[in-house]
Amino acid sequence: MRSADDHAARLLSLLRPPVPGIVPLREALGLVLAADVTAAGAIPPFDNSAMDGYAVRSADCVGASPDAPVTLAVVGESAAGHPFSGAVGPGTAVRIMTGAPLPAGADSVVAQEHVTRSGGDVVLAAAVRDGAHVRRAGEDARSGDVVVRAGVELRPRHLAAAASAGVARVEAWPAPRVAFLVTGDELVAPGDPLGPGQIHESNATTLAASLRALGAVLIDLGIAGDSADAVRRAVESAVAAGADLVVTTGGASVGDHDPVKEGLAGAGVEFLNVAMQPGKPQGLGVVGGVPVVSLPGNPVAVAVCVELFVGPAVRALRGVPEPAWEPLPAAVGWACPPGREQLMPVVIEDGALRPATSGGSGSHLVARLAVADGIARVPASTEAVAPGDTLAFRRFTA
Ligand SMILES: Nc1nc2c(c(=O)[nH]1)N[C@H]1C(S)=C(S)[C@@H](COP(=O)(O)OP(=O)(O)OC[C@H]3O[C@@H](n4cnc5c(N)ncnc54)[C@H](O)[C@@H]3O)O[C@H]1N2
Ligand code: MOO
Repeated sequence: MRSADDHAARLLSLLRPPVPGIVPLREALGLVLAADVTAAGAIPPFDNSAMDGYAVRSADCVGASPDAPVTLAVVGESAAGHPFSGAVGPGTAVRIMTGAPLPAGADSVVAQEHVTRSGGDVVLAAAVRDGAHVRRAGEDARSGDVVVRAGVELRPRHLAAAASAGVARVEAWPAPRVAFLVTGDELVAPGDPLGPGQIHESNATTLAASLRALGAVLIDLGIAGDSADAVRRAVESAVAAGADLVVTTGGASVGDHDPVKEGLAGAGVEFLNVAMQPGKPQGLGVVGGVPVVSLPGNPVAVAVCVELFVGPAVRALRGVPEPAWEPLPAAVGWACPPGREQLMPVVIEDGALRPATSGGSGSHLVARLAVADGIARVPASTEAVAPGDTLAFRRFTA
């Protein structure tokens, strides 16, 4: 049997290397930056006022006090977007608003609540520090400075920094387009009544939500039923739609109705056992140039395979590094399947790991996934976990 790590590496090797594109800022949220964003100009672009008040020459105000106030003639106004075209000469001031350019000749701003107006004059009863309330050109960034580094996953604050740097478009890795298909005649949409032998479909919900959380663009191929033809047609439609990756669930093992295996085995997908529990029967290959990963139908297996295979593939396509697994002790002991790596949904309690399900890592115990914090990996060679054993743990990434 192939190890899970080997299987993951093979999937990564099948991905077509993504090509970065130029993206308008408003469409770049969540994408990973492929090239540094550099400031097209200084931020702020000019010296400007941090207060509503008066632009003055601090030298005019030396020694101003309540007993010896200084009176300056107000010679004009500078408002945001409407600079004063003249200069502040000795004995004068300019009315100024927050964000307005500091007029030539002035070096400081005094806030309006610290002065009194008297006709066309302004009266100061205190000295003004040279440079008071002035926001300097380039104090945030100078022209050419890197304001957002390549590799950053763009959040609103990064986009704000790029916009203020005068940058309208960024170079980013595109969001991968991932198609997903679930299979099985027994599946009924969540909320619909169940007939004999039917169950509520959950894998499409897992995949749609996981792919969205991972930053992919979704191509929903729906439910194929147990028809090999329908599976093949659905995958071909994903190829035609420009998918970067196709994920299927169910119908991948050795039963009499395994439509994914029947439909895709002759089309470029290899079906094999991976030494993991859950998630043993799997398919992996390329159809029409597009990598296809076929997961088993059991819902916990799908959630685990999202963490081990689908997540790493989407992250690789997006330019996102793979989060590390951390060593943590087991709080209790539990049994393990012989010869297969165990991927156990676990909760963290006081820094130690405890199975989220009381029935082991049964691949159908999907409801208990809701209480799990992440997955613990137990090596294939481990026969049973003992309390205190160190395991690799990672919180869910999707
Ligand atoms: N004789 C053997 N039988 C099985 C083996 C084996 O080695 N020999 N392996 C078992 C293992 S392990 C797994 S895992 C399953 C995988 O089988 P399939 O990939 O063919 O999956 P299905 O049979 O289609 O479904 C399995 C299970 O999951 C339910 N399911 C499927 N799709 C959904 C969905 N979208 N939402 C919710 N639940 C779903 C389905 O009803 C089945 O209960 O094979 C074992 N058998
Ligand atoms: O490998 Mo299967 O997912 O254990 O049930």
